[in-house]
Amino acid sequence: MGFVEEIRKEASEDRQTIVLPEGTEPRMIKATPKILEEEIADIILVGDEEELNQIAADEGVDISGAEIINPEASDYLEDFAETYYELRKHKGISKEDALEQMKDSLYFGSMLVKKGIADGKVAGALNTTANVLRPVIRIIGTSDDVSIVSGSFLMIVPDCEYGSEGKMLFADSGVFPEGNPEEIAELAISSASTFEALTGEEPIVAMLSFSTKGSAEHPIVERMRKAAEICKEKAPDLQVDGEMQGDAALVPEIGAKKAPDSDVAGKANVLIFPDLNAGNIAYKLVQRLAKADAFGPLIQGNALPVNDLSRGCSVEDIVTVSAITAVQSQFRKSQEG
Ligand SMILES: CC(C)(COP(=O)(O)OP(=O)(O)OC[C@H]1O[C@@H](n2cnc3c(N)ncnc32)[C@H](O)[C@@H]1OP(=O)(O)O)[C@@H](O)C(=O)NCCC(=O)NCCS
Ligand SMILES: CC(=O)OP(=O)(O)O
Repeated sequence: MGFVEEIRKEASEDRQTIVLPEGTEPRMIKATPKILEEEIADIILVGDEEELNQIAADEGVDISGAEIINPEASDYLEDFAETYYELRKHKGISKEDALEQMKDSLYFGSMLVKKGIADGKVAGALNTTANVLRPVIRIIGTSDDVSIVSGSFLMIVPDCEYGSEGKMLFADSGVFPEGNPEEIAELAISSASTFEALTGEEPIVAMLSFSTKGSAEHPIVERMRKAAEICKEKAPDLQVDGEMQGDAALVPEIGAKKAPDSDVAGKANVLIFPDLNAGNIAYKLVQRLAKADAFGPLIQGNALPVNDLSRGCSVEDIVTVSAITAVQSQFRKSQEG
């Protein structure tokens, strides 16, 4: 069984509720019956019921198994606005601002998760990552031990012997534009735990650069070297090393030549890029040139499961990212006991 089949099956073993706030997006409407038929999750669509049913009829799909909530007509609206006001009043917002903001489906969807009415949220087929992320940062926030929200892509590269038989995680490829060594170390630790939660495999983390173990010197090389050191201090049990180039990270013979003392070189399955330019460009090139599946941006560091999508995503991507979100929710609940 491949990763996609496995994660969908795992999701169906303990059914979670996923909210899709972009209810008017036809790809979300088409994904809904697939998610329900495969019993991956229960679905809440956000939007006006009549409008969504019309879109479903136009697309020839049946969404009657999903719950539809229209923020403007919802009994939750006032309570959500009150909670949002309490969360954001230090920023000077008024109660009226809070009420208006909660009518926005992305904010309403995040609040459904915060309140435990949904177990996770998937959005981004219609909205940019920045717009998906702001309500996550403002409403859901970070987990206790984490200060930054970051974004990774789970890459499934066909016919590939690198990483974990073609499975690898790229970060940050979606969210955090540029970090200092401490922040890069933190997002690397979050990435390792995302990889482990989704694949069940031991993460092996490489801090990528254009230099391998001092073969070049530059402040941006030094930043990744420092990030690796901090990561080793903060997570002594984690296999992490750097700085190293992409070939040294992935290819055993090249890793052995360029970084003979490294336990990570040639075996890495979690690749940490120096900044968001590098990470975003890399995932899109691998996705298109190697015909890889790219699932994400998977949002990490957040207190509750929410995931983003590329606006170029397919219906099948939405189904799989919903399954990933459901499995993350199961994992989080199992950690809490
Ligand atoms: C995530 C993102 C939207 C946040 O930007 P922003 O809303 O403009 O945030 P600001 O820098 O103005 O900071 C606003 C607040 O959010 C916090 N914040 C910003 N980014 C954060 C992050 N990644 N994690 C945690 N908190 C964050 C700031 O600390 C600040 O907190 P405060 O309100 O308590 O002072 C922004 O980093 C972004 O656009 N990232 C790139 C997304 C993107 O385009 N990706 C490419 C396609 S996938
Ligand atoms: C993750 C990403 O790059 O998203 P988009 O393609 O929507 O910009």
